[in-house]
Amino acid sequence: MILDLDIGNTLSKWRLKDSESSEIRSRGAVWTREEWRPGADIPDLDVVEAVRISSVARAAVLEETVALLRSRVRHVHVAHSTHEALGVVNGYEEPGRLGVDRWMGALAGYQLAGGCCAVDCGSAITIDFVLPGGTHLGGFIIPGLRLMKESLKLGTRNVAIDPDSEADALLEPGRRTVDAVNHGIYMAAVSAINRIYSEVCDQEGVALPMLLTGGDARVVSRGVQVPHAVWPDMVYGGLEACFPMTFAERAGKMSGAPRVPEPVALEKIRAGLAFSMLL
Ligand SMILES: Nc1ncnc2c1ncn2[C@@H]1O[C@H](COP(=O)(O)OP(=O)(O)O)[C@@H](O)[C@H]1O
Ligand SMILES: CC(C)(COP(=O)(O)O)[C@@H](O)C(=O)NCCC(=O)O
Ligand SMILES: [K+]
Repeated sequence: MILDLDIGNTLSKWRLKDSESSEIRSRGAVWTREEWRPGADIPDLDVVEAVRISSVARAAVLEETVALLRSRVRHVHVAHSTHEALGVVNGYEEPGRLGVDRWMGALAGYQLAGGCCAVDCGSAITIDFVLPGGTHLGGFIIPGLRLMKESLKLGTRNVAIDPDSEADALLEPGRRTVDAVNHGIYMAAVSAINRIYSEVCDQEGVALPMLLTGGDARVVSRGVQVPHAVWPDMVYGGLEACFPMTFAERAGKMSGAPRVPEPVALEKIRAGLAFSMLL
C-alpha cells in the first residue's frame, strides 16, 4: 500500500492507495496541530510500503512525521518546490519558497490539462497560473473562508458555511450577523477568483482551464462562474506525478482526475472583464 499525505495548515489529509490496482482503499484527516498518534483516524502503517508527503506545516511537524514514518516504512518521499519539474518552470524568484501544495497542484494541473489556473481553497485560497508551454506565472494568496471569518472576531467562527448551500442564497445580503459575515466572505472569495482569472487570462492572451481543490472547493465551486472542475485529489496528483509507483501512475494517470473543463473563449472573458470595469 502507498500512503499519500497532504499536510496543510489546518488538516493533514491522508489516503491509502493499492500499489497493484491503483485503487484508493481508504482516506482520512487529522488536525495538523495535533500529534500523530496511532488511533482510529490514522492509517495502519503495517500495510504501507511507501509514503509520499506534501507538507506546508512548520518544519518541526514535517521532521517529526518523517522520523516516525522512516522508522516504520521503507520508502519515504518528501516533495519540494523546485525550479523545474515535469515540464513546468516555477515562477517564483526563489522557487523553494513556493508552497509545495501549490507546486503539486500546478504540476498536477499541467499534467492533466496543459496550461491551467489551479485554485486551492484551504486555510488560504491560492490561485496559481501555468501557461500551456509550462511557464508557472506565480499566483495570488488570500485568506481562506475560515480565516477571513475568524479575523472578524464577531463570534461567528464556529458557524461554518454549509457546503450544500445554494450560491444564490449565499450571494444575497445577510439579515443577521452570521449571514452577513458568511455571505460577505463568500462573495470576497468567489469574486476574487473570478476577477483574478479574467485579469490573468486577459493579460496572457489565453483562456485556461480552471481546477479547484481544498476543503472549501465544493462550496466555492457553486459561486465561481468560470467553467472549472473540482479535483479533491489534485495535490495527491502532483505527488503521483513526481513519484510514480503504480503501473497506472507510470503511464501518467492520476487518481480521481476530472475531465478537463472547456474554458470559455478569450473574447468572452475579455468582454466580461470590460463590463465589470464599466460598472
Ligand atoms: N470537516 C472540516 N474540518 C475542517 N475544515 C473544513 C472541514 N470541511 C471544510 N473545511 C474547510 O476547509 C478548510 C481546510 O481545508 P484544507 O484544504 O484541508 O486546508 P489546509 O490544506 O490549509 O489544511 C478549513 O479552513 C475550512 O474552511
Ligand atoms: C499559501 C499556503 C499557506 C497555503 O497553504 P494551505 O492553506 O493549503 O494550508 C502555503 O502554500 C504556504 O505556506 N506557502 C508558502 C508561501 C508561498 O507559497 O508563497
Ligand atoms: K492545501
